[in-house]
Amino acid sequence: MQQQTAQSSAIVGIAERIIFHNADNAYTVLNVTIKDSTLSLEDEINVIGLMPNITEGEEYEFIGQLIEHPKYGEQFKVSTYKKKLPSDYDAVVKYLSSDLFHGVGLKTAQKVIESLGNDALERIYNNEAVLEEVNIKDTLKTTIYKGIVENRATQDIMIQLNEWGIGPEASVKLYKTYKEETVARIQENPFRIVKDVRGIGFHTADKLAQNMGMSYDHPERIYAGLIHTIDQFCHQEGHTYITSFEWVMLTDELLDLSNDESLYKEHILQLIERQDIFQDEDRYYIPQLYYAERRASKLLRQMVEDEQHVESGFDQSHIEETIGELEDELGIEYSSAQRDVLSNFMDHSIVILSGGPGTGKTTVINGIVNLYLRLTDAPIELSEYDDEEDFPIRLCAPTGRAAKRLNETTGLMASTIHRLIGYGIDSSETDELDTEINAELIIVDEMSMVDTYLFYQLLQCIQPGTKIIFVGDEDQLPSVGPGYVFHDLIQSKCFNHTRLDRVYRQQEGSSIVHLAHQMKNGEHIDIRQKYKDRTFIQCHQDEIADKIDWAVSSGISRGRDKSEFQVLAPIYRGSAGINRLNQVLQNRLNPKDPTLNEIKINDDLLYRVGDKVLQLVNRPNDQVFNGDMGIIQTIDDGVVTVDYQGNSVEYQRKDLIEITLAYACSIHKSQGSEFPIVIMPVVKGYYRMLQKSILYTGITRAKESLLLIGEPEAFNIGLSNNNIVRYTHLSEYIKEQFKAVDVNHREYKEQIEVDHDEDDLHEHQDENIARPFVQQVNQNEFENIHPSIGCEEVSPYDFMQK
Ligand SMILES: Nc1ncnc2c1ncn2[C@@H]1O[C@H](COP(=O)(O)OP(=O)(O)OP(=O)(O)O)[C@@H](O)[C@H]1O
Repeated sequence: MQQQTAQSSAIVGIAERIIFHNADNAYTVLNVTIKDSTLSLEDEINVIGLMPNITEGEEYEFIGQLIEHPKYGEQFKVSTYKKKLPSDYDAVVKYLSSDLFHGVGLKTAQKVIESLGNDALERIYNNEAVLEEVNIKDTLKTTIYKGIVENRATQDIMIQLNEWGIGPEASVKLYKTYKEETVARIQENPFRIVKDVRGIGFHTADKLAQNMGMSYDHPERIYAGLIHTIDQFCHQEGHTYITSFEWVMLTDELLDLSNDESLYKEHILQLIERQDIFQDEDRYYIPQLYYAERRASKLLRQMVEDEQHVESGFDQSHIEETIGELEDELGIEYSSAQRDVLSNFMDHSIVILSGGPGTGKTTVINGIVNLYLRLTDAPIELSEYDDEEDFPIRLCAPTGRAAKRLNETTGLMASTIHRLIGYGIDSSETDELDTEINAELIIVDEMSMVDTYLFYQLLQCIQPGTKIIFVGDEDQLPSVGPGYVFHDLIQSKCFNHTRLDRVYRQQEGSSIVHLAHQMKNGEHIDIRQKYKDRTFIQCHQDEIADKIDWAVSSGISRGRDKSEFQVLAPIYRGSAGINRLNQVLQNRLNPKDPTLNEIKINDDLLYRVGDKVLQLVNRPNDQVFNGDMGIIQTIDDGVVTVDYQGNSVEYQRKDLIEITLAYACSIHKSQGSEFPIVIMPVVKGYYRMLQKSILYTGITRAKESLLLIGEPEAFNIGLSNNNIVRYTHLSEYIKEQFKAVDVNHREYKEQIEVDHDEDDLHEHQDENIARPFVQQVNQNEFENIHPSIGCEEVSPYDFMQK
């Protein structure tokens, strides 16, 4: 029997019955009759663990530990295992007549053992020719020999990977990818697994390489380190390229080599030669990002060149007259900047509209749609079109929630960009798409969330002559994926851009919108000031979870619905992190109930029917996208069904990594969404995530009420941290392209329309003096507030009474 480590034990036994086997991750529960063991055990035991290739009836040696499961009692948890070739009559017959040997039945198996003896399998494995002694068909002889050899090979591969320090989960992935060539392929270059096998990263490959005895400065290790560094830099930090200085420095930190710059530079040159990396001056790109930036800028130029062909042909006075009719009908008077967008968009193929919350972006989108339909004499009502596709305008946004919100605020059909561009289940963000968007005008909202990949894919699908309007808030967080697209489009100054500065929602009494604009403008803010729609409760980081629990429960006891709350935080870990807050909120908002089915994921996470969950990746075929929120409808036999506003989506157990609890979610994931009540903890423990754009994005998600909890100093630290550093070159590439365009676009450099019309400003300021938009609450009313649990008299929810 194999030698064991101090903690491990061994069992030799027959795999009697596979009780459970998950084909995706190889998790198996196996009933074993024990033949020999280093432990004193009964005759049989259940063996559990990752076992990809168990055959009932075969004999195995299992190495692992005895554990006590709270429900199932004594079990043996496997760390490695090895098949023993059976060597007694019954076992050999059972083995040969198993599914492993197609076409071999009981009779053939018996013939084999009767001719070759109990050690038949070992003899066949060592010498195929011994099968000549058996009177069976040649095809069966081949099946038997191949079966024995392949089975042994699989087992040898798993043993080898285990010896190289690869855990069972990664071993299964590797085996599934390379099959019988696993060992040979890894020996050639252990770092290839990073590229070939999804879910295996540089660090696993590096460990493998070290255990195989590969030298620290082996070229393959350096290539892999360089690729890993640039990949992380772009896909984790959001840049589209890296400079040589940073690339060398970060790779050296990773590989822990001699800091020998020339060594890295040599390898970088090779990577460029192999076209694994593209270089443009001191910018180093992964090819897909290079193409995306360069080609996107070319496509933009083509659209502008096409502009001559799409000249509106409408008389300006007719446009102005129609805007006037619209104003009368809608009972609105557009500001001069809003009016400028409406008057001019017909003359441009690309228009940018930016502005903070409540500045009238949606109002202008509505105006554009109405005006376009009127000017082109197209029916206004969707019902008047034979097919929805015939509607000449498409509204879209980067997430499902943002699209839904756009649909709600405009009353018009809106979809995700993914859907519009025909991004399917097999698509990847770097695919070239050939969808043709059949539209005359496309309006993209929440542009700040669009990354370089998606932007390029969208542009690929736009047909000549189509106008596009990009709408967004440039002060929000940049996209999660690489790039700073909206910012770069504006920076390039090559497009007609209007920035709306006048805040209309202030007049509706929102101190949240006021706070957002104070932040935008860099004004002094005393965040502890209390207003009827927002307040700040001071507490220490370790009290955050309890305070939020208390705040939500007192809100509910005052008549607010649990669906109205959204907790937003910037990080997952720690006492004030999203994971901890979700546990507390799940207990509060959807507590354990024997009538509700549950599914346990790990010691810290379970899902229950009724839980609010968040989708973490795009799942286009089910029309569910990263950032969508839904409610668990059913949990049956490991299958979880989530309702996304009427769209039911099923998740098998293995797919549950795609969702997470959503009572608390990250500020990044909340982009494009709004919630009636936002509770946002702000503590110094959030460290580098205390950034102005993160705080700004968080607070602007609150529609009615905002409760900030934590340390006021942390908020101030965030305000002063206003450095969004994204290495991107899109704006420069656009400028290069536009230098060649012989149209008068460069005048946009001077033509940024900012609604700083002097009259407007004074009028607006006067309004504020006469009727302060924020109703300041008498501070004395709050002096008694002590934000502790169980405080019955006063509650932070005084500030959110309807
Ligand atoms: N010219 C205007 N005159 C009067 N009210 C206006 C005008 N423009 C916008 N508003 C009003 O201001 C409020 C905010 O406008 P809107 O929703 O269009 O802004 P927004 O920029 O889309 O806001 P957010 O980004 O927060 O969704 C709305 O109630 C809208 O009716």
